[in-house]
Amino acid sequence: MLYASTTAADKRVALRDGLASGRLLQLPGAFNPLSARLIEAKGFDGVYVSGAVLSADLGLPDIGLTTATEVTVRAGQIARMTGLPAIVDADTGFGEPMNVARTVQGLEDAGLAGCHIEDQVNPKRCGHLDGKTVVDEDTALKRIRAAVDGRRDPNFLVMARTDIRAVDGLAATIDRAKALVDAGADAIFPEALTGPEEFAAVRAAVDVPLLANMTEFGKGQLLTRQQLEDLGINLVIYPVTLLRLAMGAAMAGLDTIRAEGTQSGLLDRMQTRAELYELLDYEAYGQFDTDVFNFRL
Ligand SMILES: C[C@](O)(C(=O)O)[C@H](CC(=O)O)C(=O)O
Ligand SMILES: [Mg+2]
Repeated sequence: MLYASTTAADKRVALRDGLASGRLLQLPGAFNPLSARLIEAKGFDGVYVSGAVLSADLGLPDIGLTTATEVTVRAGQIARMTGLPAIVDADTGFGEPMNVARTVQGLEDAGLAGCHIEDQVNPKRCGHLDGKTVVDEDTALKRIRAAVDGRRDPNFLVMARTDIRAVDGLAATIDRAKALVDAGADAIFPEALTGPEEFAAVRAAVDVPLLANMTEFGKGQLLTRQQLEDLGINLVIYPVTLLRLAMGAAMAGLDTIRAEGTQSGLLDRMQTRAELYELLDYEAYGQFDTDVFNFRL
């Protein structure tokens, strides 16, 4: 009720334990705090907070327009409504290395279990679009060192994302991944790999947990849980999937209302009032204060 009862410290431990288990952890992207509760109810391992979704939610493209404050506040709203660990997309860390450290501290305070910081040049682009550029190795490593030095909870997961694949190829990805691990990254997110062979090559090169980004309509193949497990991947994100599904349903629903003049034909595709209230844990509020639980379905 109100917020998840699990503390941020416990969520971070749960994430660390999950990663140590060798199991593949599946993290769908929540588009709001309520959808994070749905992700938990459906039995997933964690929640991802996507920069692309956060921008799109504000009606903005994913080109580095959102600020550290906006991302921290929204990620905190999402993280505190679920007992699952939440990992947030911190883009380039929002500035110079000292800003990166401050971003990490803000995310710790907001209850996140971890974040990823990427090596794109500011202003960043979606990792699956052409025309992005990356910073030199020294700058990329400084960002990660700053993140690691800045965190106060050693269990807060600092993941390094590299976008270098689309710029300089697979060999450069492997070199950069190794250097990022040496700089203290707890996990690596190699962005926009093309398929299983490339994941296998990165897997062979580094010992830390690896993340696979199963975003739709991008540069990579959509691999199954089994395929990713067989490749030794530790984390998979479906960053924009729920937003795309919800917007797809909203587009179709609006067309139906326009065409038919009523939404009555859509009811079986909706979350019901009862299902919503269950997800909100409405009843628990009644146990807390009988005065607020006085409705009948
Ligand atoms: C993972 C990602 O960084 C995100 O913000 O969710 C995006 C996803 C997308 O735009 O499809 C990305 O750059 O891959
Ligand atoms: Mg992003």
